[in-house]
Amino acid sequence: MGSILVFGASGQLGQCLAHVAQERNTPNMVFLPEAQANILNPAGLAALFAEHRPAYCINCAAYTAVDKAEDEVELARKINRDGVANLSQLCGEYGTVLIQISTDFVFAGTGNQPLVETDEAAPISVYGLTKLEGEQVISDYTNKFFILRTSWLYSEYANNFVKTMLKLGREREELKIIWDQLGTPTYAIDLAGCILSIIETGSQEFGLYHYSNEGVTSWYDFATAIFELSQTPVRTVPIRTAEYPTKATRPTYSVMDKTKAKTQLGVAIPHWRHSLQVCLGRLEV
Ligand SMILES: NC(=O)C1=CN([C@@H]2O[C@H](COP(=O)(O)OP(=O)(O)OC[C@H]3O[C@@H](n4cnc5c(N)ncnc54)[C@H](OP(=O)(O)O)[C@@H]3O)[C@@H](O)[C@H]2O)C=CC1
Ligand SMILES: Cc1cn([C@H]2C[C@H](O)[C@@H](COP(=O)(O)OP(=O)(O)O[C@H]3O[C@@H](C)C(=O)[C@@H](O)[C@H]3O)O2)c(=O)[nH]c1=O
Repeated sequence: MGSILVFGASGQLGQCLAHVAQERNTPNMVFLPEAQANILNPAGLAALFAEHRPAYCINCAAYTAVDKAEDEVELARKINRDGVANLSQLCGEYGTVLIQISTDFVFAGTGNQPLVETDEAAPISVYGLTKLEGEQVISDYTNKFFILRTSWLYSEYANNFVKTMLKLGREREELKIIWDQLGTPTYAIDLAGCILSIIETGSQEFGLYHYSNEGVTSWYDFATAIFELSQTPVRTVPIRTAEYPTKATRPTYSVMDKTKAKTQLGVAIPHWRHSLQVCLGRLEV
């Protein structure tokens, strides 16, 4: 099999891919941190594609600072749209399959039913909008792509909600957490497993997919589970979004339906609480 280029390799998902690839002995993976492969540098990318002639390109690179994006619109758009266009163009030229990661934040989140891939995307934040633009630009260049929309990623790597809660839980007596935003956490190790399964099976079922863990929760209930399972004795207070002002508006309801991924890609998806337990075990808390 040809090589598999991973862009944004030093981010959370990039590190999870390295972990799972090592566990599974996946051959021919080339992990490219930003310092080695900036997705905004077309000449550098062209040289990498010419050297490796990759079978797959996994794009984990993104601008993910949701609040900061409101003030850095152009930078967020460059990375989340133009960077994806650069990779898509080369994938088209080399016949490389592109695996792009997107987000539940492409949805307005005003509904109350699990979202399917054909539901209307109507982002309410700069981050969500630029990620949607990144999704939309791909088909200008190639039809050999998988877009995996995921949500609330966490893991033992990089910064994420679980690690923030464990830190704050140790430092403070009480934490106020939003309970009126509903969604599903996703263990980035599970998502990495899904990505490698797509490659291992050589699936040709290209297109857009939703992938999170199973179940539904609020940030408050997620935090409560983190503290219960890690036996962190901190008091949690449920608050409404209005009581926790942030620069970016987040979807109120962004639970995604994973039926398409389960049936067309054949992936098994663990419940969020089960995966949280696995992650906390690896964090040794
Ligand atoms: N985190 C989450 O909760 C969720 C994430 N997603 C999506 O999942 C994907 C992975 O996210 P995650 O791993 O958590 O994000 P991270 O922010 O941990 O990783 C993103 C990586 O991209 C790198 N990067 C930024 N700009 C460039 C560039 N121009 N060229 C190359 N690399 C660049 C960053 O480097 P540096 O650190 O140096 O800036 C960072 O290492 C993203 O597409 C994200 O939108 C979807 C839903 C939820
Ligand atoms: C730290 C903290 C956060 N919160 C809330 C704020 C927010 O609504 C929610 C999560 O906060 P964070 O800033 O960790 O997460 P946020 O950056 O909003 O997470 C999002 O990131 C992007 C990249 C995505 O694609 C999304 O799927 C989603 O994971 O928890 C509290 O209520 N209390 C707290 O003490």
